Amino acid sequence: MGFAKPRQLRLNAFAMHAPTHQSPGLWRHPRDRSREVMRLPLWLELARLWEDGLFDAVFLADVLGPYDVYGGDARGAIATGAQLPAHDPMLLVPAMASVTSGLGFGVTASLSYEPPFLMARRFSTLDHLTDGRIGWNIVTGYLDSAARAMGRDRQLAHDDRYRLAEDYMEAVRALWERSWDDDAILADPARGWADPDRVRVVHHHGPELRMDALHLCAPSPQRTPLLFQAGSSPAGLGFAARHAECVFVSGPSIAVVAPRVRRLRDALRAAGRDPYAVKVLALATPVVADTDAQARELLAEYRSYVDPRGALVLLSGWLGVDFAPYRLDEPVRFIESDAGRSAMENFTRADPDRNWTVREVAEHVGIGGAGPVFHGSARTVADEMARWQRDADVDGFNLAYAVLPETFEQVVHRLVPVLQEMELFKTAYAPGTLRQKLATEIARS
Ligand SMILES: Cc1cc2nc3c(=O)[nH]c(=O)nc-3n(C[C@H](O)[C@H](O)[C@H](O)COP(=O)(O)O)c2cc1C
Repeated sequence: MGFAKPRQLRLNAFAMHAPTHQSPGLWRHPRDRSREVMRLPLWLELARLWEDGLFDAVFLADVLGPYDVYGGDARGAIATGAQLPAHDPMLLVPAMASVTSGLGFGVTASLSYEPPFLMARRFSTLDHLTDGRIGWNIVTGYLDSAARAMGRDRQLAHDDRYRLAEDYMEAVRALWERSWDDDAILADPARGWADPDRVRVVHHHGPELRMDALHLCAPSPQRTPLLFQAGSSPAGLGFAARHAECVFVSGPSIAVVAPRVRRLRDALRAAGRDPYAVKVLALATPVVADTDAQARELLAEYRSYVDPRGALVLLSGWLGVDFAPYRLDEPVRFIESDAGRSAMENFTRADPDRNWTVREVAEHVGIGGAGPVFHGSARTVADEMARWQRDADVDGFNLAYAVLPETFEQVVHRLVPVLQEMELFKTAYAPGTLRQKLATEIARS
């Protein structure tokens, strides 16, 4: 059976309710406005900017603990601001929704520490308040510091987290899809508010979770939020094949990312799903200027603000390995840990032709994290995106920033018009919910 691959790229803005997301130290750049993330005006401005650029969604990352793997405590994260402070991303959504109508919102929420009942209620509420533009990035976390904050000794083992996630999805889907019938609400003075025969308690008695609940929210435009997921390990892949509608992949090169995408599309086919109905978005950081030479200079300027200690703090948290005792010229070798498996593979065995030292990895992740930096004129960057689309078989990009909001201004004002000329990007939002928008290609008028 053949499935058609869409031509238009999908673009998400990748951000966090924190002064440092993926580019540690860049808050010190004179044009960076990350100090303003604690207040709403910057987020409203960003939401309008992303919508002007027809971004499909802003994807908000989240962690529930400090990065305290580096050096064995949180001092490095505190001193460098590496994803600390980290404020609740969900609370930004209604404000951004109120100044936009097409932009989607992918919000990260960990299922490890919260009953499915409460999670389902918050996402249903957000689906109503955004008119069906909410997505959930399903994560289980990778930091033991979060587990300790929740009263546990440590996080669940890697594959046990996915087992919990599987059970959890059954419970939240039961609430979203089965507790209320479409026509349950009458809002009729003669007949009453809702029909008791069309609303019910749903029962979930799974291996990990037990719930007997009537969903507290009325059916929302999407019911189930659009489901995002980001794991690439065997357990993560299986989970994605069963549940995800959008998958984030992250790796430094096509050589690393392409096999992961291939494995995911194969797993989707094996699960009986259209492999191209799931949007695969690769992490990337664009640096766009008038000419390739100017973009190179701009990138060098950005790099001069990278805080290497902040980069190693993030890396240690992602990989679950303390890089403090390493010499900078030491090679990075694969170590099994209970943090992200694919993050570790990125810089070790995923590309046998490339050996990374600790210094090289810190420099690489310092601008935008583990993904590539696409730098050049708008045309050069657009061509590079098209190459990734073709050779890594991705549907689009999750765009991290170096300088906020400068990176996104470069994308909206320079790159998007070129992508549109190349017929690689839509010229208007499709109607409907976030799920319907992502399923639609916009024909060029
Ligand atoms: C682009 C990207 C963004 C992610 N964002 C978050 C996040 O905000 N919070 C989180 O706890 N995990 C996040 N993760 C981690 C994943 O949820 C997952 O734990 C990780 O990719 C490891 O999964 P794996 O071991 O199955 O590969 C992200 C991963 C990727 C690739």
